[in-house]
Amino acid sequence: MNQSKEQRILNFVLQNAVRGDPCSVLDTIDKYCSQKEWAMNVGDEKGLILDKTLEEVNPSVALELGTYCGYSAVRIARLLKPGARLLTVEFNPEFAAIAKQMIEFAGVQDKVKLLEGPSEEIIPQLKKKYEVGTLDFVFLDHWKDRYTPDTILLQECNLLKKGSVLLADNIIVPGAPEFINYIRNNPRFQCTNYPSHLEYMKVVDAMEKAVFLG
Ligand SMILES: Oc1cc(-c2ccc(F)cc2)cc2cccnc12
Ligand SMILES: [Mg+2]
Repeated sequence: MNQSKEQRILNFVLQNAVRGDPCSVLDTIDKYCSQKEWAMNVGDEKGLILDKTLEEVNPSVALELGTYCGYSAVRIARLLKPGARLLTVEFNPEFAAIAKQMIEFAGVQDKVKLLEGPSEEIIPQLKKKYEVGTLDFVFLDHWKDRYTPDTILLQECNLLKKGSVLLADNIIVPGAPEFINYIRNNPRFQCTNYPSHLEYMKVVDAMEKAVFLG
């Protein structure tokens, strides 16, 4: 059976990156996906916006919705302070299996907990099953029609506190117009737009930061 694109990306990392070196893993994925096969990693340009937001927030507990191959999980985990942790949710079992290996190769597995399943099922389990109090940072990078319902669910589950920061990818491409309408018209969030480009392309994209005001 021929390999998936995601398996090819992982193999390229296993053969070309430095084990235990997150930056090397990120650079190697970016090299493969810009030169050989496009893939929906957040990439290096929007990745810098993610980095800067993480450095501002310096989260103790972070949540990622949409792990894919683990690129942004590695990107986030490499910046976490000692004792801080990332919970990352992936619905697709093939992607989750790739991401697990990517995270372990990068050496950040002690900071990352990969949760396989639909976000709408996992979010209500975070407090009791995964011992989460509140979330300092949430990266939304899964299916765009889940951004709004999952943001509402995070609030309903009392997982956000005053100052919690949401960062959403793909505001323009593929686009999340319903989420933008929801979050920018919601007085409980303070929003900032960050224009950028679609990973590995000259196509315009953007990220949206939304700070929960409590
Ligand atoms: O960053 C992303 C990009 C795309 C995408 C797919 C096909 C295109 F032609 C353009 C963009 C999809 C995503 C789905 C989930 C999380 N991130 C995505
Ligand atoms: Mg994305």
